[in-house]
Amino acid sequence: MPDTPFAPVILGNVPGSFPHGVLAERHPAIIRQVREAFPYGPAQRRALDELLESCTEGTIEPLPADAPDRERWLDWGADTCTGRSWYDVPWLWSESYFYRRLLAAVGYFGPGAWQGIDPFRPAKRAELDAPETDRELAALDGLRDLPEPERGRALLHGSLWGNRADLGFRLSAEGAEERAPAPALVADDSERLWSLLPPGSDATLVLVADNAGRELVPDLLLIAHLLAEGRAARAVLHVKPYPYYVSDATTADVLDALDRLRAAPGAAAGYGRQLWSALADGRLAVRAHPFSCAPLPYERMPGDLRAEFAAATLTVLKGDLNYRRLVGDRMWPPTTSFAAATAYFPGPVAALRMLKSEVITGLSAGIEAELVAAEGQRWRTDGTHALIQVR
Ligand SMILES: O=P(O)(O)OC[C@@]1(O)O[C@H](CO)[C@@H](O)[C@@H]1O
Repeated sequence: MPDTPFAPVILGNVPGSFPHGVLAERHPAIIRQVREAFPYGPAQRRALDELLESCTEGTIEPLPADAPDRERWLDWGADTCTGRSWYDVPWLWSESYFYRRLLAAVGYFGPGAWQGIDPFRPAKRAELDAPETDRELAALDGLRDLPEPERGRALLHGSLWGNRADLGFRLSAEGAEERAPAPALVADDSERLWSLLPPGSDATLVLVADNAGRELVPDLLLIAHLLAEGRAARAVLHVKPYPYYVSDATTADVLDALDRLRAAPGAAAGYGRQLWSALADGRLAVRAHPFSCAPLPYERMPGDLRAEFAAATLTVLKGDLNYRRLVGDRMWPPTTSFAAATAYFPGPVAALRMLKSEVITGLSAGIEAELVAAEGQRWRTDGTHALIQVR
């Protein structure tokens, strides 16, 4: 068998499938949530109603002629998708375009008074301010006296399992977190990850973030740890240029997370101070590249991003959506080689992800059999399993 067998691109047009459910149920629920988030005026509400009708029963319409990113979306395939049902084009494309249109409906791209107002901010803030976040930050005090490798491992796992903090997913997967996973970690290349970032190295770490709040906070803690322990000399944090997939992190969310850390008692505040000075002296940089919201796999990344990933000692991609984009949003046989599926990536790459969609590569036949025996195919999407894969 070749390393990368043929695998079909995932569409949302199979009733009863996970992607179909996202388009038919999750997207309408997100529109309802956004309607409640702010006292939007009649024009915005009308635009939201029109989007609801379009994305459930209509076809994909082009961006207006004066949209500043119209050319970019044409490059990303808008002309081939226009006029087709949202269900019949690649699922990744439909989902991405949905968020672009949702933001336009509420006036996010302006001009006007609502320009730049994140419709998901109330939900993100509520999560960041929740007592669970206090408990997670307080747990940092218990790590203080551990030897560095153990502290590092704990923070890596905090960042990995922090990927639970996906507010869009929670709209359609209530109770997923409570189910007992077997085995919880379906692939674990963490030793290879640590070997790429030895103490005293001159490494450049790129971390491509996923969700804000209770995922971004542990991502920042991991970065602070790697910088403080000399496992990385510099780090670049990639966030989204605009709100996306409900809870994806933007620069504003980084600042909120930083404030939360700095205002916390105990060890958390120390991490906050370290991150603040790393940002101030340039050891930590934040980037919001347009391609971070592209409806395409990373294989199609533009040259400047490719050069940045090529220059990094390690690029860590967080979360389910980044995983889909990394290996390609296809129905791979689960034992497809992760190394082969990511061979195009220009440097060492790690995926830290909870399983929340059907895309998966790099499983051993034994683990796949164990998962299927215990759960049928539910393990792929129910958000109870995680993986650390490195190439
Ligand atoms: O990237 P994340 O936050 O881990 O997950 C994103 C997600 O919730 O959204 C998609 C469905 O809308 C799925 O890929 C996945 O379940």
